[in-house]
Amino acid sequence: MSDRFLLGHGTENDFVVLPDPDGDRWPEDRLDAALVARLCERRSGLGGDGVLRVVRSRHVPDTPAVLGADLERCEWFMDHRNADGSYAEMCGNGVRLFLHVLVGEGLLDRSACADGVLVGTRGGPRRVGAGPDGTYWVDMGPARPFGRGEATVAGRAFPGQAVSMGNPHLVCLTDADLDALDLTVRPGVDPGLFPEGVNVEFVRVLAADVEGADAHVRLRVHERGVGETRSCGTGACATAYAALAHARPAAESGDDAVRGTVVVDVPGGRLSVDVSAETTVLRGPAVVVATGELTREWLDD
Ligand SMILES: N[C@@H](CCC[C@H](N)C(=O)O)C(=O)O
Repeated sequence: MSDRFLLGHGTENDFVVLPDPDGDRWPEDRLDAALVARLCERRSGLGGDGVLRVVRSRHVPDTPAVLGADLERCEWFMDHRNADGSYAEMCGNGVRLFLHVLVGEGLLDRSACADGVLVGTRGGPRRVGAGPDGTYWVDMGPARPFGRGEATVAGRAFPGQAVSMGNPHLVCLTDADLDALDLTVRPGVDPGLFPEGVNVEFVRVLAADVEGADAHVRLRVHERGVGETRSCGTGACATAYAALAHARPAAESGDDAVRGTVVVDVPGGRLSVDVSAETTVLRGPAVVVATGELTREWLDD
């Protein structure tokens, strides 16, 4: 049995991708947290911010609970793990790469992608499609604010907006020099607000100087279960919502005024996010870098 893998990224948020259409190559008792962490090791493994298993939804034991009635509509399931082996509900960069791999591996016809296909995730179904310019888009559903919190970095407090994109984020808008922040250490947060942990974004609002955008921001992110990464798609969506909400305080009264297009620069490139009251659409690239096969020597070690 071949233990084939692909390596790829979306704005340099990089993943080990394991094709497992019928769920028999990487069942959960084989792809356990320890093996995920080994695969993601940058020196002794393949290296990555996480693992994406490409599997049909019906072969994953927990999809009936996660997808409910949508199980029938989602042929494919993005089984995402963070680099430490933990599960996450959603991954905005990963799900674009997931679609790119489905097409590249001949598991899905490219013609199906124009209107988007529903992909199952632990956060529920998401519609993902290919744009005419080679980028991919994903309809992430509405951003859901759930309070205000604070992140601490080297003793300095950064107030922020808690936002759920299926997974939890704390978005800290700041005038601080982002390059000076030490994100090698996990920022301190209130565990009461984030019992499952949180992804923390530090965001500088730039001049709205990109054509067609309502706002232009730059972000660095410390991801739950990973550490600092070069990009986070769900983080970009949470950030876009928080930046627009901050610019339009009237939206906090509960009307639908949080809407607009935000260009989000991350260390690994550029993402674009359309926010409306109904949903959030993320756009960005996806790249397959290499394919290969795991050796018996490494697997048996
Ligand atoms: N990088 C991802 C998010 C991956 C999951 C996250 N670390 C979590 O635990 O919630 C993205 O592009 O959205």
